[in-house]
Amino acid sequence: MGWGLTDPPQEEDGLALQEEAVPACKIEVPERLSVSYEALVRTGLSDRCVSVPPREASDAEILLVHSEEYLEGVKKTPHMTLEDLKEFTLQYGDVYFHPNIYHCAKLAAGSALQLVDSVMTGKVRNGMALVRPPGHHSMRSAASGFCVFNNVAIAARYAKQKHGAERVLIVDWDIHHGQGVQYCFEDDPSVLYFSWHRYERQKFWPNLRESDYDSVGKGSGAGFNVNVPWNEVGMENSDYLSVFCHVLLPVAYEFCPDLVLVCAGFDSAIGDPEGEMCATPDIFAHLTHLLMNLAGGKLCAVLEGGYNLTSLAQSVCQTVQTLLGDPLPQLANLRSPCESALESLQCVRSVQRRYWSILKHAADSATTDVSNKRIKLAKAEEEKAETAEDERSQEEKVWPEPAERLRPPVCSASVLPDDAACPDGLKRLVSSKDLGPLLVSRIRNRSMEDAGDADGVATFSRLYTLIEKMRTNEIGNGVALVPDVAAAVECVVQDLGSDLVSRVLVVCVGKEELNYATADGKMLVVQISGEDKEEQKGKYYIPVCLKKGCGDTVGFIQAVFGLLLPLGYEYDPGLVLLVRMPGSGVGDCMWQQLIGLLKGFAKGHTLVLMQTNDGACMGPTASALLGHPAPPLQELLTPLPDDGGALERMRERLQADWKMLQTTVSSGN
Ligand SMILES: NCCCNCCCCCC(O)(O)C(F)(F)F
Ligand SMILES: [Zn+2]
Repeated sequence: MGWGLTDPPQEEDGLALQEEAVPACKIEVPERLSVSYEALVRTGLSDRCVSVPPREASDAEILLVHSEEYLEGVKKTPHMTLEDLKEFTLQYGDVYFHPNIYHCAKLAAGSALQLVDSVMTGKVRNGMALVRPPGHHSMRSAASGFCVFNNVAIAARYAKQKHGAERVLIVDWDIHHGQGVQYCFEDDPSVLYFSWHRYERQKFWPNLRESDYDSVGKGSGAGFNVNVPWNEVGMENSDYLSVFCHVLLPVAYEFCPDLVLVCAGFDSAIGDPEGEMCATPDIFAHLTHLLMNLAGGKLCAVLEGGYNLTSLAQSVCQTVQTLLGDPLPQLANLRSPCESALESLQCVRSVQRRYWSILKHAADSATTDVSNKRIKLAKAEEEKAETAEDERSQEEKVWPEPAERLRPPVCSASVLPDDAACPDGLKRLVSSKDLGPLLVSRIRNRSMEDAGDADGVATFSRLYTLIEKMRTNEIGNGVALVPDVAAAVECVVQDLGSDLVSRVLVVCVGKEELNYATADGKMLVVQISGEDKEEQKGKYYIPVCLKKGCGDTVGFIQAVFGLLLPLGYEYDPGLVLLVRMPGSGVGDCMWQQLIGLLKGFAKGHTLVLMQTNDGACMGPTASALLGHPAPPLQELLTPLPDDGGALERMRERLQADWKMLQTTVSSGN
């Protein structure tokens, strides 16, 4: 983690600023950095990071985004009288100039560049820059919303110019629209800007018409600007995850960036006076995780907003802890995205589908009637909202402290036949728990002869031990090479898994008759294969058919983000069983991406089952289990005509049972 701390203004700067003389900002205060950094120290996270020294951005670097006249103007502020300072400030909106802010603004931008250097040269895998002042509102020739220089926009141009990055993804999860970033790159197809923001139909600051979902970029940049407006406050974890799964991630994977920059503003967290949202700090662990398999893991998070010092510090820690590869917190009781979020989701997908083949089959909603209906509803609720408004502003938000995320003593374990080599980094499991006679007899009774014989029982008892050690968090994840995968799956879910974990998510890649699917919900089976299953067996067995087979990366990614991840978040399993059927045809990169993404569930407790003769992909499997970022999926750059239509139809059919699959407002109301 690279952090650039800017030194606070000193009295001897020649001006003892009297409060009454010059208005000071009440929310963008120095404590934002000190509480964040102190939390990283207190939790021991800062010791696990490489600290990157801050530096001032040079004029040339600032001029990558800003005009000469603007820079010359800001350069004069340290020597201005109070009067001139106030004059200078008045020409912009919501900015506060202190004699020392020019120095601080250069440090903020320079720190972001230091982090980009460290990540692009491979000195560190990823990192976070804790900087002030923020940047995403500042424009080519104007300061705005506490921002002086656009730290992230400068970092994007710098990464392209100095490090040859061809495509840069900017994800802005701050609760305000980074209009400065949008203006900077709106006609540039090499920088994809994604932002969600509190909008309330243009009633929320910065009150811009161009912050709405239909601003998709201009000219050759059309499609490379994605705005998700939140037209109501109170958005929760489910709303944020739905937008990531159904909009950002599919588009980001198709874009295939060389670098991911995050405008990491935490005013989108619960308790923030600006955002008034209800997403909990642990959501940032998942948002960060979901971006970490892009660009080969090269991710730079740069602090923007965040004004509740408690949720800010917790959110910063959640983000950094994920960057360090620690297990993810379980997101409890996700619920359906709210109607307003679904309307935004539907509108964004309906305009972006023209530019992204991965969204080609999204509903082309007649956005007018959708929004008209919602506006009527919104007007009806307006009065009620007035009273709620002042009640709400009184009530103090409370939320639970994020749960500890303990690294297990053993990251990855393996259960292998004696003659198979154990990949580096994996701990071979040899000791096996003596299974009770009942279990042994059940295993012996397995129809497959090899499951019944001595080493079959030995294998299964090691599997049992592995699952048990995951449950107690002694082991993070594991891989087992077994003579017969189908028998092993049946054994794990019927005998071993059932009394160890309450819900098992079985992700099966490739064709195989998994002829069991408990209707009681103890197991959810999602099978991705090339086989066309005539019917779906109930809510807990979901066969996903890819007509061109599992080698079709576009189809696979659509299935992962459109179906598997939303289902997984809603099901919230205690264990993930990832089964690679022989002859599945899934590519190694896709397989590693899948393992990386599935770590978001069950605190990373994934058990991979593969057939002994499929050991060729043990290397990529081990690498992904150990937390190494998956290589980029280059195939997405030239997508084949896909059959996403079938997936969309399946999703629409399933959304009655699974709320996280929704992407449109329910036609009912
Ligand atoms: N007169 C109406 C209120 C103006 N409110 C200004 C809010 C600025 C938000 C800044 C931020 O949080 O987006 C940043 F990340 F840049 F810091
Ligand atoms: Zn903000």
